[in-house]
Amino acid sequence: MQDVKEVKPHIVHFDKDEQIISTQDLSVFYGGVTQKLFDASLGFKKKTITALIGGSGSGKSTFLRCLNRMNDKIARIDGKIWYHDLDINADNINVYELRKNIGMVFQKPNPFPKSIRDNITYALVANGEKDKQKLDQIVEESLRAAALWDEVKDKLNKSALALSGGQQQRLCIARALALKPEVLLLDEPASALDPVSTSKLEDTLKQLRSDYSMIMVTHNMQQASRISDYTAFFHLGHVLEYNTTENIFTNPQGQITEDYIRGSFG
Ligand SMILES: Nc1ncnc2c1ncn2[C@@H]1O[C@H](COP(=O)(O)OP(=O)(O)OP(=O)(O)O)[C@@H](O)[C@H]1O
Repeated sequence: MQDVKEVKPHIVHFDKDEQIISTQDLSVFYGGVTQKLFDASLGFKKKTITALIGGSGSGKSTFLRCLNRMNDKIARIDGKIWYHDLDINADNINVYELRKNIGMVFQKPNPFPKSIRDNITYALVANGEKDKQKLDQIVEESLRAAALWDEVKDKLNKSALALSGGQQQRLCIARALALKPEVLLLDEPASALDPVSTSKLEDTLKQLRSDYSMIMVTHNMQQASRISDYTAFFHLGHVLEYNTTENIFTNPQGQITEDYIRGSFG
């Protein structure tokens, strides 16, 4: 296979005001020295779903976690990340506030061992919100947006742990939405789910696209092609190709991308 350093990346670019997040020469060094992400410069378009694909260990999660400063304590980050005009790694950034705007949903559903309602209100209450009517409204709005309301509206005080895996994952999305984020980062959100739950989750994400910008790591290429608008292909810590999902899957520009899409490695 071609040496990755010799490959000329094919990267789509957007106008500045079309983007919600962008990275500029983003590199990540674990333990301060071992480089696992190399000069990634990508812009993410507002109100779209972008899929990050690539083989195991190619740097997708490493990249994603930088976007709301989840790598702060474990890696050295070089380069810039802009959220609108904000340099998110600047000294004066309040990481808690940043994560309200850029929420994250993980691979394994991780609801709190509390009621469904409390899962949604927990951060708001911790932040000082006491108005019960307002909290009730946010619970309903968030659960509706995550397409879970009809399934749980009669058992809001029951434990979230009694929900199915797929429902728990949609609850985690609702919990993130309650903080009114602009961006949702999703790290393989369906990998622990059965096909029916996966399909419901995908429908939910498609519905959210009109209001939120989503960046999603996925191993599942069918999933990327079903729901994402843009796709970035990672290989050995390098972003080799970034384009509309249709282009990546039907007309990949690079040989390594094509081999990956065709399933020759991964
Ligand atoms: N906390 C860490 N400390 C040291 N190395 C790490 C850490 N997290 C990830 N890595 C390494 O960085 C590289 C990229 O890992 P990353 O998890 O970003 O890849 P990925 O593309 O998301 O893989 P997968 O699809 O298997 O989750 C791998 O070699 C991995 O072992």
